[in-house]
Amino acid sequence: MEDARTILATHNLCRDFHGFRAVNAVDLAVEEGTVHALVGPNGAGKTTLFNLLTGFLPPTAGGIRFAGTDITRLPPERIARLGVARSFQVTSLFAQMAVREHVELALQARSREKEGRRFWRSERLMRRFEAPAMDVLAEVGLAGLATRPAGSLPYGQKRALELALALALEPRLLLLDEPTAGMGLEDVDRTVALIARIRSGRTVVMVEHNMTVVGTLADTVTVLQRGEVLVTGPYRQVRQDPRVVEAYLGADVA
Ligand SMILES: Nc1ncnc2c1ncn2[C@@H]1O[C@H](COP(=O)(O)OP(=O)(O)OP(=O)(O)O)[C@@H](O)[C@H]1O
Repeated sequence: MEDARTILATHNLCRDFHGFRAVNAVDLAVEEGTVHALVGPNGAGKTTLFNLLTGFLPPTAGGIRFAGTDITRLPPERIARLGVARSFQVTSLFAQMAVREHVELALQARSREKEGRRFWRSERLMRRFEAPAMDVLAEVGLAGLATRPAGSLPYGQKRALELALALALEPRLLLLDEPTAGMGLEDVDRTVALIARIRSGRTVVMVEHNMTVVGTLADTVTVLQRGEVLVTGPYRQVRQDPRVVEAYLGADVA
């Protein structure tokens, strides 16, 4: 399954919670440059898998490789430094802080990692990140809102800012946790267009419940059920797979 284009791979990945196996023997191979969706009913283990991939949880068994490096038991910050960025489902913004300042701080953190801990936060320093921050904001369509307090943004734009913070880390692999959760149709469409744009030159793994979104964006879909991989393949193939229809898409298809 794994070949030279595989950027992220898990082998027999398992995670138990007090004897309950939430992720069970998962073999995942994510090809560089693709959008790979993780889907499955509630409790299938998607969030736990994300937490394992980003080092927020240690696995009970099995291994994870990213870009040729064994990241199985690395702490989250080491994994992030290798180029794995995660955009959170839970909002992580400071209400009073300006939109641009959020991105400047993310850029500063990134450059501190690259150049060593020589910096502290100062007016002069932050000006250095002003133009690059505006570039990132332009990428997610928020350039016009740069000076607004983050707390004043509508929900869809808050999510776009969270995405901008992940992009500021210059990730090779972007993990998106339910990018359209809680959005109305208009925001969903905007977010799909945004992800379609920012995926260029990047690899994306996303947990997503909205199958229209998955069908539009994903090259590959992995369906999880009770912690195990039920099936992996192109969306068209997966959605017609009788096991998937029965386990997950049944209600939608009917
Ligand atoms: N910290 C924990 N302690 C105990 N059980 C947990 C913990 N985290 C997850 N679980 C259990 O593991 C299983 C998988 O949960 P997980 O959140 O990964 O599923 P999910 O596919 O992300 O679901 P959803 O779509 O509802 O977010 C569930 O049965 C859940 O109750």
